[in-house]
Amino acid sequence: MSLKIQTVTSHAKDPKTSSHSHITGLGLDDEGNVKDIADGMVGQKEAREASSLMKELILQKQVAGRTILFAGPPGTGKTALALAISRELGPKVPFCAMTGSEVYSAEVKKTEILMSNIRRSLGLRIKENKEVYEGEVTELIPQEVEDPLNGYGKTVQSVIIGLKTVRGSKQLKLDASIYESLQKEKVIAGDVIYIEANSGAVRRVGRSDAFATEADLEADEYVPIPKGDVHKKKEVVQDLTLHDLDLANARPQGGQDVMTMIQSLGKPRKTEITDKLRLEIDKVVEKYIDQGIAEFVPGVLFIDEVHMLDLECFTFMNKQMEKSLSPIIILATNRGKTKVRGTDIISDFGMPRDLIDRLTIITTIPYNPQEVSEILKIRAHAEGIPIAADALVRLAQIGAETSLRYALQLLTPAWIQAEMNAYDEVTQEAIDDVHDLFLDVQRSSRILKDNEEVYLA
Ligand SMILES: Nc1ncnc2c1ncn2[C@@H]1O[C@H](COP(=O)(O)OP(=O)(O)OP(=O)(O)O)[C@@H](O)[C@H]1O
Repeated sequence: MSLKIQTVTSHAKDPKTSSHSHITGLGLDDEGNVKDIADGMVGQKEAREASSLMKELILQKQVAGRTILFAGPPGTGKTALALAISRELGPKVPFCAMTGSEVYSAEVKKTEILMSNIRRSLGLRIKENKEVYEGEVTELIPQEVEDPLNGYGKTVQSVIIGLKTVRGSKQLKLDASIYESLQKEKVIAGDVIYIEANSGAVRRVGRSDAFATEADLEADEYVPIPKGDVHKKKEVVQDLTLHDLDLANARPQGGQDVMTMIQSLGKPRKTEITDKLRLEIDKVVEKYIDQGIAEFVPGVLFIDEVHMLDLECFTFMNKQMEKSLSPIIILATNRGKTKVRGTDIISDFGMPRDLIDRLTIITTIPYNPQEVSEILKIRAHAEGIPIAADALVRLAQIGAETSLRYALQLLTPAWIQAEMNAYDEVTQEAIDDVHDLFLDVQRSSRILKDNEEVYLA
């Protein structure tokens, strides 16, 4: 089997970052020590130190197949730490985030959802020496002919393209399909492009810097005119995940005719990826790795609320961890002793004992009022909410009495309240107002308990 990799586009999942957008790393100094406050991270120093060590091991590829568990009370930064590790690893290391409850779907098997997320976390860097035509486009002329099937219309039969490098220039006559690719990439004269000779794939590199003096307000990337010949061998590096490869090779391979397009409209967007296909892809990938064409980049699969998984999922995960192509798995839970879902067994973190035995556990602890205040300040800044000093003190106090998450959630309503009262920053009164309007967990449970008789059981 030969893999289809030219046309692969990345399907990396966007981690849900909005409430963590202030976190840009673990907050380490140059020697790798944890700073008090840095990269949006506050306190929780031991867990950050442990995470920093894990990050190093991941970068040195010494923990493939290892599983880490962040355990701690709600709102103590477990998700934040996992995202900070991902930021430290950089965009080239795949990071896939999911929550335990995501596996329950009426359409797709639980293990299938886990499997596709595992494969989203397995990266592959493919280096290929490709034969390319590269240069600044000097001319682009489609050659049209009368279309025999359409009395009035014309179709593009081929395209003449002129490419120029520092060393020379060449005129090429290319197939009509390449004209489509050129149009898709919005290539015009003056752009620097390369065309892969085998696949005909076109990549626009940027605008030639010979045009950089144009009074052009558009943000465009200016690149130098390529050196060397127009026709040459070039090393092309592509970062993909195994899931990208699965998708690209599972898609129906039909043509562009109307029937295939209509059929594909009726099909579910999730094309079926069979175990057989994955096995075949793994075989080819392992061959590529042995031959040095590809480099395996184990990424991170983060499963939040892992106690939501059931015994079937845990058994599946246990099996996956032993495979040679396996990601680093980071789990997070805020549960203590509880039932393992799907059984009557009570166990730590709601996870089976044999899985707990394999884990490296990092615990997170609740924040002190000072730390709560710092986190609130950073969040207010990230959300662009101006807040008065005394209002911050009051909100931090509420956060310490209730929970950090509750205090964070009061920020936006308090800002709306302040704005409605024509203030240009969040005031202490606005904080008190919204604190009265919205209940925290303790107050809500108390009300439920006191009014038990009026609620339905
Ligand atoms: N040490 C920290 N520094 C900066 N921000 C933090 C820190 N810890 C938590 N936060 C922020 O506080 C909020 C709650 O934290 P987070 O969601 O990470 O908690 P959690 O432990 O995953 O909670 P849960 O168990 O309820 O899922 C997030 O917006 C997070 O970015």
